Amino acid sequence: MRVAVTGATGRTGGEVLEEAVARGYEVVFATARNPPASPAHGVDVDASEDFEALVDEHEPNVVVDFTGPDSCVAYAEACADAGVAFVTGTTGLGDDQQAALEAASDHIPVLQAANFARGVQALLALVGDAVAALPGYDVELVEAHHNGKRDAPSGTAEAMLDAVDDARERHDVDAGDAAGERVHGREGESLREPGEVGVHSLRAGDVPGEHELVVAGNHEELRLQHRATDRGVFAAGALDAADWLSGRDPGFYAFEDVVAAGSADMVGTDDGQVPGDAGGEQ
Ligand SMILES: NC(=O)C1=CN([C@@H]2O[C@H](COP(=O)(O)OP(=O)(O)OC[C@H]3O[C@@H](n4cnc5c(N)ncnc54)[C@H](O)[C@@H]3O)[C@@H](O)[C@H]2O)C=CC1
Ligand SMILES: O=C(O)C1=N[C@H](C(=O)O)C[C@H](O)C1
Repeated sequence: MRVAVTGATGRTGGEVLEEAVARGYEVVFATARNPPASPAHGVDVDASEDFEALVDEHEPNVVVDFTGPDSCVAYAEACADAGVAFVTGTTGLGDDQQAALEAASDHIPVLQAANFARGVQALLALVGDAVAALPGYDVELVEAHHNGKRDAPSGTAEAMLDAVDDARERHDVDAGDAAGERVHGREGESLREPGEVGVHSLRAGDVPGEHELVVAGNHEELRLQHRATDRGVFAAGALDAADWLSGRDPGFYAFEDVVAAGSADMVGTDDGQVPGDAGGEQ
């Protein structure tokens, strides 16, 4: 697989680059806003403004993007022009940016995921089940990330909140008058309204990503928690997605599609095994 990596000097893009090299993928180029003078993981990193020219010159099968909302959309549009598949984990897109990303999928396969950890896919299903099974219980969400994260709440938290709303709607749950309302933090006089979902974002240190849904009532609490313990999990999932997406028809795809297609090798096991690919062509 001929892969290109954007945001290659970043916390996540750096892991993607390292993992792509470890898997033996052909990394045809990598970009960053402030490229380093020396190669990263043996790959030269180019300036991000050269993106279109690099795509034309190196003809990747797929671009893997972990940058920011503006660049994500610009890269998706350039990929649409060039006929190159696009995988993105970038979060914090506004409505117009999201629409532009989805429009690119008229021309190329685009796969977007707020979280490339497989455990989060399981978590999203469990969130829906819990909310449907426990009508009338209070629902709160807590997420924690490193101190360099720009968007809040996280993209994963947004997906969990959507799963709460979907489950309530699908199962006709009478959650209360404030159902659908999201309350971001609390301060002062702020009595909880039935149905609202409190959302709390912690930003500290180097936390790779933690999400917990608390469902409480009737003298009991159910807590559904996912913790990423290493950013390698995001890189592995994104590259599994790239492998799966490469060569597909234009369309808008989700990581759920990749997970449904097959299981992955485990990351970071005792024998030093690297993450496996999803079985596609390299
Ligand atoms: N979907 C998932 O599984 C995950 C998603 N993310 C998301 O990925 C994105 C990046 O996160 P981090 O790696 O922590 O960021 P970071 O700040 O560590 O790295 C960002 C990288 O993108 C480049 N970049 C930033 N703005 C740019 C721009 N305007 N144009 C071109 N290049 C630009 C930087 O040079 C750097 O290489 C965020 O939106 C974050 O939420 C992060 C981890 C997992
Ligand atoms: O910025 C991060 O680091 C992460 N962002 C994603 C999100 O916004 O949900 C996924 C993961 O939690 C790490």
